[in-house]
Amino acid sequence: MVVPVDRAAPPTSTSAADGADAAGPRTRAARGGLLNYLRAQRYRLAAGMALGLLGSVLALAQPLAAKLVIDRLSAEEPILTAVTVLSLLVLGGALTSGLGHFVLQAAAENAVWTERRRLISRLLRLRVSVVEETGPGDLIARVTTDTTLLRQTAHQAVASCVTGALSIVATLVLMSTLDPLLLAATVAVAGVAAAGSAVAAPRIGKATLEVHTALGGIGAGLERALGAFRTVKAAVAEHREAERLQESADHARRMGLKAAGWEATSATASAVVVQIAFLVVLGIGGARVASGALPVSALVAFLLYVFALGPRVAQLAEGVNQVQIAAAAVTRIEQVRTLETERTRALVPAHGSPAVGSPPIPGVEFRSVTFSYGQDQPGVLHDVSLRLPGSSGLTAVVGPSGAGKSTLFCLLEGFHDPDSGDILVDGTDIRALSLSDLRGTIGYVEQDSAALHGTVRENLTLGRHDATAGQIAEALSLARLETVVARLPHGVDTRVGHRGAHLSGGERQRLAIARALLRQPRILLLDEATSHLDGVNEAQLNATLRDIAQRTTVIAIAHRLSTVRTAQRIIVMDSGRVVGTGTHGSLLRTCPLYQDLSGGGAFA
Ligand SMILES: Nc1ncnc2c1ncn2[C@@H]1O[C@H](COP(=O)(O)OP(=O)(O)OP(=O)(O)O)[C@@H](O)[C@H]1O
Repeated sequence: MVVPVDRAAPPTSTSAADGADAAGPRTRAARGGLLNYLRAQRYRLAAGMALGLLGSVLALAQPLAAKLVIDRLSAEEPILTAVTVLSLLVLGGALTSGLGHFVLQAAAENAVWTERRRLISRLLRLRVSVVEETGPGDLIARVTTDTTLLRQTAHQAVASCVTGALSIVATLVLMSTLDPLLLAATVAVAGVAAAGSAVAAPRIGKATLEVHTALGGIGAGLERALGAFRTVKAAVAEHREAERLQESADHARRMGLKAAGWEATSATASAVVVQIAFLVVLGIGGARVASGALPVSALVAFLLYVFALGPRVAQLAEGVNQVQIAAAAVTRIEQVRTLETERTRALVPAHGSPAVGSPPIPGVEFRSVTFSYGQDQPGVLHDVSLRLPGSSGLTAVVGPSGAGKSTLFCLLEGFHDPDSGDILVDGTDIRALSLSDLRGTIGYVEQDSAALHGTVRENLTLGRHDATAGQIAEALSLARLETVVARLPHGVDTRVGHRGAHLSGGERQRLAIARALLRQPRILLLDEATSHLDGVNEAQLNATLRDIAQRTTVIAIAHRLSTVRTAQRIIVMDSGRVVGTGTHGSLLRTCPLYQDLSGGGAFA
């Protein structure tokens, strides 16, 4: 399921009747966000707009130069100078407008570049639970599609609004010098266009936001289907998945058509208004010329201004529409800012932590830890206390499915915070450590750990970019992977496919173990890390892990009796509680659940 990022105010379906709501606080906030987004590029934007305005001024002077040419022709005077001025105005206007356009594009490109970098870095700092709940596909769409929309619209929106409005004012001023009566008639007609635009603009913004919310849904749906591609195919569920996605595509289309409809209405209204203004001016102006109140050249110049006004009115209307579209993109981008990121610093001072006071012991300790995955979720760990000394052999954690074993590791990694209780690593409360320091001491091999798209080497050095060839070879050897890699066509530089699809399940597990070992962690967490291995490889790897456990805290969640029975220490968990601790032999005598697990065939 794709959870909308903005859960406080999820986008809802729209209707023409509720379009006016779009101008509410949310849109106003988005417009504020749009201005913030553009603020860093204000100098480039100002330069681009100044050039655009200069281009408009030069274009506006053209009818006056045309009037001069006509007046000179009527008076049978030489027209060379007037024609030269007119030509220079045409050329200069085109060049400055073109340059202004480029500078605005550059401003937009820079603004979106900064925004994308910021978003990328924020997304990778999000809390694990947030990404798991939101769905990566929708988040990806915000960095790609929404920033592209912003790039395409923002600069144009601001430039069109500012240059459109200023050139309309300048045109009206110039018109007023020719004939105030004709100007009054033109302004009255133009007022109708402004009213039409005010009705259309918020509806365009709302429909655009819906389009992009639907596109985000498509991204999330595709990520879901392609991320489990084999499962989808094996279940013959391509059609169902496609239908789910097509529903989002249908919604995007409906909303896109709605936005296009309002845009077309707004543009058509502007064009019709200009035509009407032209006819009104022609009628009134013609009468005034006939009565001798207005020279013909002034009427021609005025009509040229009416024509010049048309594109400027259209530019302003387009600018207002683009502001709505850009604001929709900003809304979706801004929602990412509301998502919770991981802490970057320690939560408590090293000496202020409630857990400090006891002598530091190497290893891991849980003190009365209670945890649930959310306020409305059932408790997963209940008052769990454990002490796992380091360098004293392997610790195995066993228990039925759902007992909370993997959750212990998630808390140790700092993916989630306990509701109460303390977790200590080498005697230090983990809240007194930054997450990068905490995770720097831990090697974590997830259950079903996936390989990343890329080469074997890239996978191995994910957390250890400076690893030497010797260290890589050693990690491969410890993980019993060297012969596998030797057989690959390009050795460690062989690509492993999406999520390591070119490797077997056991090879992927060994790759994950080698990656963890390469970092030489103080603590090694293995979540059913050898479950896919054959007996021979597993026995060899277990021997290696037992050896590593003499100098490192190794905690393994295991379902295999072969792993469990040789562990120095076994923790038995049931329904979020520790129900037994000891060795295989002692637990067989004292722990009924362990007896069941080992006797009932729960251990493979
Ligand atoms: N991200 C999550 N959000 C909500 N509940 C979760 C989440 N992860 C796990 N749970 C729930 O927490 C409980 C403990 O899960 P956990 O993965 O820790 O069990 P486990 O003992 O490792 O099980 P298994 O042996 O099947 O891997 C389960 O009931 C599970 O449904």
